[in-house]
Amino acid sequence: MGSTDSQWKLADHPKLPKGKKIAVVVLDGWGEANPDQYNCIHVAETPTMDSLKKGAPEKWTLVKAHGTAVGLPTDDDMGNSEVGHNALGAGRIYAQGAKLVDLALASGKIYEEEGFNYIKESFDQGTLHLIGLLSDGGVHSRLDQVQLLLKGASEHGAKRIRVHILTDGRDVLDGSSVGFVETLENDLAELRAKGVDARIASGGGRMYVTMDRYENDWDVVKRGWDAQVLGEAPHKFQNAVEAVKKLRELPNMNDQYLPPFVIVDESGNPVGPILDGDAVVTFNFRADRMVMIAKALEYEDFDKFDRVRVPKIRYAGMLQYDGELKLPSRYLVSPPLIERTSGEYLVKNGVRTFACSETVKFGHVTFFWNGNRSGYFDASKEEYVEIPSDVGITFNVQPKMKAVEIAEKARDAILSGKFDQVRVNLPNGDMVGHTGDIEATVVACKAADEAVKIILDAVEQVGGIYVVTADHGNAEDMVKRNKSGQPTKDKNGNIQILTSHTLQPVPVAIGGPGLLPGVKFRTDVQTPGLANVAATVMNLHGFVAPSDYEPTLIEVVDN
Ligand SMILES: O=C(O)[C@H](O)COP(=O)(O)O
Ligand SMILES: [Mn+2]
Ligand SMILES: [Mn+2]
Repeated sequence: MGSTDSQWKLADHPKLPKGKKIAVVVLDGWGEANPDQYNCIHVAETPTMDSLKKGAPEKWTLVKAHGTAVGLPTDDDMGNSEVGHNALGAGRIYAQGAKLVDLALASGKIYEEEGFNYIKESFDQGTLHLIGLLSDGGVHSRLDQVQLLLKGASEHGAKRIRVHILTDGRDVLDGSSVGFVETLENDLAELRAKGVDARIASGGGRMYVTMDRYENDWDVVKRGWDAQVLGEAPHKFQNAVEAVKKLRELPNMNDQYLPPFVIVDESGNPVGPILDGDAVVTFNFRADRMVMIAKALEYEDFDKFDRVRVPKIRYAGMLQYDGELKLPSRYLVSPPLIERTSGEYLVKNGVRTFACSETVKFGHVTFFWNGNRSGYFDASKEEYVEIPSDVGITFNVQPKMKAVEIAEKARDAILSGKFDQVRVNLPNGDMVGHTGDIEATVVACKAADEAVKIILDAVEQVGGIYVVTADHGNAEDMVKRNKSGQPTKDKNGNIQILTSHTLQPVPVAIGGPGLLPGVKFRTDVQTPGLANVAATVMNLHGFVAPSDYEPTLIEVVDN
């Protein structure tokens, strides 16, 4: 380390040695909940995770993974991958996008900032287009924020507004899209009564239209582009509520996968294609599923699909989605400034790091882990491997996903001796849990457990240490419940399947032959959460975490 790097130097841990090989395993969507038939982790055969839980009690604990513990506005907010991995990697709790947007809207500051003033220049002559996820899930966006933005934009001069909706059913119940569209239509009607020409212009399901991530499938973004920008889609309706209701009647259809549609006038012309001189705001605050559309909207050189027509627009994101790429260059609210992450510290203190997942979660163990930063801190000490995800399927069809492949890459990295930290995300519980398919989710949990075993076996071979945790709950509870914990039923008497994440805590397990016998979880950490994991991992690498990090979960008791 050169002298310029002295600010990065971590103090030696007084008791824990350096040089141990450490596997950090994040089970995506793996919470702890009461065992019943809707707890897929409980139903699945998970001998490896069971053995960690039933092993030494001082080496298995639960931490908070939702709400204020991960920087979300309230403790009613379920956890999610972005905030979960941010907390795991950064070791501190940052006010996250959801909260920052709330504050900017409540204070009115959003309308004074550069981003809004930029798009405002289009209000006189052009249309304001709002594109994003329409639900109150609070993971990528929130309906009440969109409502405030619509009101605020019209009060600040927008005379013509078009909303391009993406239906959810993933962070919220399937079928709830109809109600959200009705609510939006009421708001737009109120705006029209005040003389603002405001309408829904297009739509589609979030998993099929626009919201792909990590460049898994550009066709998803293209379908959105065609509808939103070109005004072209296979389905045309004069009314968005009718569109969503009718498209939901297609075989095996749900909110997540609605095909793209455009709203047309009496003559069949689209009511809101994006044209030269218009302003566009993508109103999701979360980054991963907005980066691709942001590139399509912003980049002059773009070869991912044929955009056909590239309108000259003023574009802003709700937030900046990638700080490294400065994408988009204009945004309404500044994202949390997450710096001095554990990943950066460890690399700068010589910890050679390997990270791996499959495409759909690759950015989670790299970009989110590193404080929403892409790329390496030091390419000579790091290797990030992405295993291509299956494309064009829902993951209940392939619930094992690439778990074995990820685990084998991790195993090889551990056995190679080239790395000190080997970090993976195993997506199964989460990605399959989001499909709402309980049987498939059980298979998914078993697959993830088998992958953990492969990794722990490698740790055993090299005398290393493991830290197994999760980013938030999902697979451990697949039904909506009433206040007393009983599954709720819809009006037809069917159990309401929960496709979303949960508010449940997640496990943290430590162990392996390299762990000093005296290491155990402390019992004095007040409401431990995911952010406490970073200091823990730093300790296990033989370092003391910086003083502003959330406290470590472990102590070393002399025997
Ligand atoms: O984007 C998604 O798939 C869901 O909205 C949230 O899931 P994640 O936070 O686990 O990615
Ligand atoms: Mn996740
Ligand atoms: Mn998820």
